[in-house]
Amino acid sequence: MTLQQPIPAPAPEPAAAPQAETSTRVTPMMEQYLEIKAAHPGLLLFYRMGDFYELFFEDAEIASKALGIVLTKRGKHQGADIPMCGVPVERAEDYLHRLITAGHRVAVCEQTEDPAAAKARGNKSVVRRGVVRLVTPGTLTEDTLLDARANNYLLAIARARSSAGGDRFGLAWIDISTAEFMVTECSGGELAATLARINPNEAIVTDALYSDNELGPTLRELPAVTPLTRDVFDGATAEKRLCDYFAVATMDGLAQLTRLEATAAAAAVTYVDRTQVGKHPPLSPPAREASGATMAIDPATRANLELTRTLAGDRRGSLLDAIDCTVTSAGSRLLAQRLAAPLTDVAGIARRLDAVSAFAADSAAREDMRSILRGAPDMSRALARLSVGRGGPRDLAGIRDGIVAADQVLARLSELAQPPQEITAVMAAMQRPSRELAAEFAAALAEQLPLIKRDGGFVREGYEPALDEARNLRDASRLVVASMQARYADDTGVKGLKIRHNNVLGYFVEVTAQHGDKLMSAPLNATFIHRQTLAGQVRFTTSELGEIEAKIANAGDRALGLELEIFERLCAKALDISEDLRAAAHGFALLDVATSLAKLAVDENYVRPEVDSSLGFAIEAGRHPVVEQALKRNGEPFIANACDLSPAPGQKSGQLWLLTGPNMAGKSTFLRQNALIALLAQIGSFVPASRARIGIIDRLFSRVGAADDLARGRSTFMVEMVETAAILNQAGERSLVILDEIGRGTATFDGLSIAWAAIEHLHESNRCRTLFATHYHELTALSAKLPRMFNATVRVKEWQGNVVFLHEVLPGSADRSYGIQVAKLAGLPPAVITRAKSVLAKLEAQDRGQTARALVDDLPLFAVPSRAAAEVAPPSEADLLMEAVKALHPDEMTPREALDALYALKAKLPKQ
Ligand SMILES: Nc1ncnc2c1ncn2[C@@H]1O[C@H](COP(=O)(O)OP(=O)(O)OP(=O)(O)O)[C@@H](O)[C@H]1O
Repeated sequence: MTLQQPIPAPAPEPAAAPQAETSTRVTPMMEQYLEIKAAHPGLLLFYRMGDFYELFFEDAEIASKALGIVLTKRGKHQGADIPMCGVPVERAEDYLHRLITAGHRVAVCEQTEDPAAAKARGNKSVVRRGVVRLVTPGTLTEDTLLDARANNYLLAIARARSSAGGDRFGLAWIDISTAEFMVTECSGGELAATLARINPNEAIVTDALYSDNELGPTLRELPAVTPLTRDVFDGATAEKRLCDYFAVATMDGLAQLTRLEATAAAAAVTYVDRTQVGKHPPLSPPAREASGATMAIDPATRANLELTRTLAGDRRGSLLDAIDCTVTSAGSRLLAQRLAAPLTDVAGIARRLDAVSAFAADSAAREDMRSILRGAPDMSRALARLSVGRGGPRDLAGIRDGIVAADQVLARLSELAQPPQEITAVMAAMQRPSRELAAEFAAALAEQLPLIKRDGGFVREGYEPALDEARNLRDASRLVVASMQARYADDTGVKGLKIRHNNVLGYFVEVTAQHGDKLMSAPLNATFIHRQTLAGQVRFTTSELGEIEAKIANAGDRALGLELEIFERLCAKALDISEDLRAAAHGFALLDVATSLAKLAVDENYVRPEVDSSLGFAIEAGRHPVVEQALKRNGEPFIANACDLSPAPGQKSGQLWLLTGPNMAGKSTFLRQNALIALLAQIGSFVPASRARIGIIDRLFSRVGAADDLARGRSTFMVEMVETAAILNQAGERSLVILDEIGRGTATFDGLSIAWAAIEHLHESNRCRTLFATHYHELTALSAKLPRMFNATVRVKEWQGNVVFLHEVLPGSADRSYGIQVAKLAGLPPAVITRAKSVLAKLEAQDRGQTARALVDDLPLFAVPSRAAAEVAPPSEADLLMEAVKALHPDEMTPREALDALYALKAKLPKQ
């Protein structure tokens, strides 16, 4: 990382560090340090001292522990030792990365004047310093600090309290490394799912929200949450702050935002401004994401279905890993974004599928496109680095190569006979960036480019005559030095005489110790001035060497200055057309996703799903995308299975399938594969099936697998019940629900009863498409009474006392679980198996199934209360008033809001 350096290479300050201090007096430097530190609470301060960033006091203790570096002492403050540690500037990037990953935020403080200038102000003056940047997890731009395959979002969360109950939230999220800027609004109930979808690396909230009891647990799920003062979230100044950021008089032309969205958006840009200290990274205008435009998937479901990470936390083994064949980082990021937010809009899904179809059908176009994309650089991140002054010559080359790739893409796409809409849009985007710019960059940049601009050497010879002249002068002078060495060797008769260079002495003449005296005595001492005697060598300078050195330095400085000017010029040109470049970059990502999904479809034999607005759900020969690939690697086949949850003829709502079957038969796999197929269809991907017809699913719920949430003080069973409660309370007719063995975490009869009641509720009240796997075979009896419930089972064969898994899902119900056979396979001692068999025989004699059948007949089934009926007696006026007063938060209200609330309360009083 090239941290912003107002002075190219600050020299170490002469009056070093907070010096030994015997009294309680504070040194000027410590005074400066403490002042800067106090202005940045909650951040570790990287305080620049020459070639190091130094940390003091508690910062030093935290950093030394987090980085595993030595903690030392430097001087005293108020009589006590000052703990100190330091990291070399050269390696700061690495250390920053580790601190950010460990959840810290860092303020980078640089010397903002030359130490010589400080000295000129007086011997005791301290070099001026200032914080040039705050490094926080959500505001990174450096390649090395970022994961190339994932977006890095900063999210601002604004809350509006409502006395009518039900808070609303405004969300704004920004990836400054790609300039994306999105906003949306959601209810309290939708917040967790929305946060899980956005998956921010850092969230900012008000202090009040940060310490809110209700929201605390949800916020703590996020990797980093930064509390900020209320003014950052001030709704009254939001519009003005946004206008200032985008340099417009009104936001109307850029985006139509609700007040709450604008509040969050303004908080986000204010924070970006603060962290970049004066730099103004360009952002796209905030794009509004309509609520309901994407499938809602709560965090538990995302985790359980292992969409982007497995339950163990690895990318490998997740759905994303199984379907990601992209060849660029931007493509990989877009695919992850799509997977996080499947669409609910039939036309939008069809447009994406059309693009995938085009490349699935044309393998030559697909492969050509992928090979062009492979060479295309990550333009949006290069652009972002250039915009905040952290770009290097290779970022300019990235822009140049991007435009060249855009031409190649265009040429190849125009060969397509009938490009679908998404591809014609990409072609239009590819035409936007200026070709002259690419030509100019090509002429300006050298073949081999250094990583950073600081030392020059990146401008091509012949591009700027003045630069060539300065470089020639510098190089010619270097030749003169070489010829001088030969001449001095002759003049002195010392054959081994060398002219060398180092940073302390500059150019010097060096001879071995045995010749030292000769050069120090007359007549040679008139020319050679002694500078240094080392163990084996003696070093001299000459006035001639001093002159030539000054010439070299001058020419070198001039060449470097010219190069840096050229860099700034080219950088400004790129930023002038940043919108066009970003559009083309997005085009690359779109193409990468479309071609990679096409490749996946062809390689893995996926089909195009039929997605419509019905409540249908019919999958023929469906497979699990991840398990199938895993089995394939071992040369084993995956057994495909059908699933049909579509409303039966004469029915309006979808079906509930109750799946029974032995352990290890494949029930969980079947449940998950159907959810994943629906999800893939709605991101616009082909699916692992021979045919799939899916009516849009607006919410996906799952309760599969069991895990303790000890951090939140919840047992396995409690987690299971919390997740089940969320489903029963929220699932609607358009939802897809998959439930795996609910009730198994408690005593048999409690579990069976809960599962029983949950099925009735899902069938009668939620009326959603549901897959329900269970070992309670008694539940199959319910199908006699529930018209939209269907029993299915996974087939096994018993052979010589052992069980053989066939993994085939068929209509019907399992008669037993074969648990003991599976336990035998797992290696339980034979004595235990024999004993278990005899206990089972006894228990079976009591026949729980009989009881269940009786229950179905005896219990009035439709005791399932409808939602309306379940509500208790209407609350009294006094209750309503009390509730309304409870919901008020005077500290978070403007005077105007407080007055409105007072009127609203008065209006609730009974009329006399
Ligand atoms: N359709 C299939 N084709 C081939 N192998 C399968 C199939 N379904 C499942 N399997 C294999 O069987 C294993 C067990 O599957 P799964 O975990 O779905 O069983 P289960 O019925 O849910 O078991 P339990 O009731 O013990 O939780 C899987 O890991 C997978 O390797």
